[in-house]
This record gives sequence, structure tokens and C-alpha cells, in this order.
Amino acid sequence: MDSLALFLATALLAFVLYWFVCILGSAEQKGKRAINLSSGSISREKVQDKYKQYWSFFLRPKEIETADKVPHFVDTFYNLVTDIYEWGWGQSFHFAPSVPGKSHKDATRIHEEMAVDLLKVGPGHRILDVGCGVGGPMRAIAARSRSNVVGITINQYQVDRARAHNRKSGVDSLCEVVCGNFLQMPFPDSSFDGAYSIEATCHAPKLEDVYSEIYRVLRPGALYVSYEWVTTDRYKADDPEHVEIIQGIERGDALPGLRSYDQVAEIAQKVGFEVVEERDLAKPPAGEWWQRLKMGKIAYWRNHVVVSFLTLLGVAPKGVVDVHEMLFKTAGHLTRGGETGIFTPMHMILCRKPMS
Ligand SMILES: C=C(CC[C@@H](C)[C@H]1CC[C@H]2C3=CC[C@H]4[C@H](C)[C@@H](O)CC[C@]4(C)[C@H]3CC[C@]12C)C(C)C
Ligand SMILES: C[S@@+](CC[C@H](N)C(=O)[O-])C[C@H]1O[C@@H](n2cnc3c(N)ncnc32)[C@H](O)[C@@H]1O
Repeated sequence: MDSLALFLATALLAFVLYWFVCILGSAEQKGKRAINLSSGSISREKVQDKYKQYWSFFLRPKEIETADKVPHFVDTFYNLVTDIYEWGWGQSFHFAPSVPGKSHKDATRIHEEMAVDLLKVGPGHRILDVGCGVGGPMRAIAARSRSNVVGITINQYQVDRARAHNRKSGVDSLCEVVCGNFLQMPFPDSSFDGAYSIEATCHAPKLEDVYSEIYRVLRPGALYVSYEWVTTDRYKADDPEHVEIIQGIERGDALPGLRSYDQVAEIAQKVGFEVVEERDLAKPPAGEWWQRLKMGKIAYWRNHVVVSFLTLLGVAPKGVVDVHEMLFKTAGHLTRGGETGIFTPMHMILCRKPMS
């Protein structure tokens, strides 16, 4: 009897340990697991240094010269966070209005498919995903529109992840992923029938630089829709709490400087676009996008213990705990940004490249 009891206790402990380390905290079934957390294209032993390098960008004064260094700085950020994003959030690295009775996954897909409806694209069209992440939106939009979707991201690790997901999805033949800088895209003029960017162009030091590139690669008459991260009309630059919230969002999300809502249309027109429609998709009756972030202390503590335990075992690279702690603080700033109404991650603008 003792040996049986010992065997059962050992088996139970092994299962609990396996579940705690490998299953817990995963945002998606068969998604990224904690035990597979890596540091993207950064070698394991360099994670802590790269994390310190990342923070040093914000400690230097904001000189114009750093604008050239932003794409590399963003690439470093995504090497540090992509696996944690996939593990704790899923394959779509963006927010969506909560929808009563719908799962986060369904609400996310509804938000992504709205881009297709706005672009009015369909089979045979070639559309561009500007800042495509690991391809969550790309696969949803390809499935909905049956268009050919080309995604571009600065981060090679994300390209590899997106291609792997695409191969497992039913839309691989419609999807292509390119590693490149959306400020200097490797595509000919007038080569796309539509374009979208979902919470990505906020990483551009100057919005007009990425909008100019998108304008260039679109054929005349084509549409471009973007969900932008901006401060709203409630933001007061002389309110210390507002400044602290926005600075926390910028530093925790690799943003060179958040734009104001009223700059977006002006910049789009400056590069030649006609503005067809513009509105904040977060405004009521839309459900609160930050509700999903309120993961609660218990969930954070659980994920923190999992990440710390894996680092202790040498499974997760040293430094991942620091990145995880940064993201928890960032979640707090983003939540406050939503609650105060001074920030929105989904200021939608729909533009057209004129026929002439
Ligand atoms: C558009 C951008 C990214 C938006 C979101 C996808 C991410 C912003 C903050 C991220 C997270 C914060 C807390 C993490 C938590 C501590 C961890 O246990 C699990 C993952 C998080 C929930 C993580 C998930 C992705 C975000 C919500 C920016 C970068 C332009
Ligand atoms: C928050 S993620 C959003 C990804 C995707 N749109 C989604 O919703 O899942 C922002 C994306 O923009 C990409 N990005 C940021 N700066 C870039 C640049 N200069 N060139 C290309 N991609 C860039 C990042 O690599 C990342 O894939």
C-alpha cells in the first residue's frame, strides 16, 4: 500500500508541476506555452543586457538623431516581448472593444474583420498588413476577404512565427510575410489594392514617414485603414497624472512619442491621402477594451511565479522576469489610460489614394 500511495503522490505532483509550468497562463489552447518562452532572435545570455539597452533609449534626451535608431530599438523590444505576448495574449497583438457574450478571441476577430469591410477588398486583391506581428490579423483578414495578404514586420522572429502559424492555418496560400522596415518598404510603387495597419504605426518616429510609404505602394483609388494609438481630447499636457500615464505607455510599449488624435488626419492629408472616415472605435457604445487587461493580481502573480520558476530551472532566459514585470506595469498604465479616457489604441482612420 505504501508504494502505491508513494507512486500516486509522485504522479500527482508530476502532473501538477507539468500543468503549472507548461499549461498555466497560456492564452490559447495549443498556443505558446510558458516552457517555450524564448527571447526572439536575441541569444539567451544577452537578454538582460538587451533589456537594459532597451531602457537606456528612454533615459537619453529625445534628440532627432535617435529617430534613425528607433526601428532597431523596436526590433529589440519585440525580441524581448513576442513570446510573452503570444503566451499571455494570443496571436493578435492588439486590443479590441469587449463584446457582451463574446470571447476575447471572437471580439478580436470582429475587430480585425471590420478592417476588411472598410477596405472593400475581396478575392484576387493584394493587400498589405503594415506591422503584421505574428500574423493574427493577417490570417483572419485573409480568411474573411480571400484576398492575398502581404505582411511586413521589422522583427525576424515574428516573421518565423507568422510563417509557422500560416503553414498550420488554412490560408497559407493567401499569406506572405516579409521582414522589413515599414519606413523603407521593399515593394514597387502602386503595387497594392489596399493596406491596413493595426496598432503598429505608433512605432514610427514620424507618422508622415510611414504614411508616405503606404501612399507610395498603393495603387490610385486604393483604400488604407489604420487603428492608431493616440492621446484623446481629454488628455491635458499640464496634468501630471496624465503625463505619467502616457509616459508609462510609451516606455512600456516601445513608442518614440504618442501622437494626439487631431494630428492623424492632418498628417494623412499632408502625404496626399483623402480622409474618407475617422472615428475612435473605443467610444461608447463600444465595450471597454481595457477590461481584458484587468487580469488581476492573482493571474499576474501566477504568471510571475511561472516565469521565475522557469528562469530558475534555466528553461527561460535570465531577464525574462524583468520583461514580464515591465509588461505588468505597462498594463497598469494602459488600464489607467482607458479608464481616464485620455488614451485610445483604436483611433480609426480610413484614407483613399486619389485617382489623379
Ligand atoms: C499594440 C501594442 C501591444 C498591445 C498589447 C498586445 C500588449 C500591451 C501590453 C501587453 C501585456 C501586458 C501584461 C502582460 C502580463 C503581465 C503577462 O503575464 C501576460 C501578457 C500580458 C497580458 C501582455 C500581453 C500583450 C499586451 C496586452 C503596442 C506594443 C504598440
Ligand atoms: C503591437 S504589434 C501589432 C502587430 C499586428 N498588427 C497585430 O495586431 O497583431 C506592432 C507591429 O509593428 C511592427 N513594427 C514596428 N515598427 C516597425 C517598422 N519600423 N517596420 C516594420 N514593422 C514594424 C512590429 O514588429 C510589430 O509586428
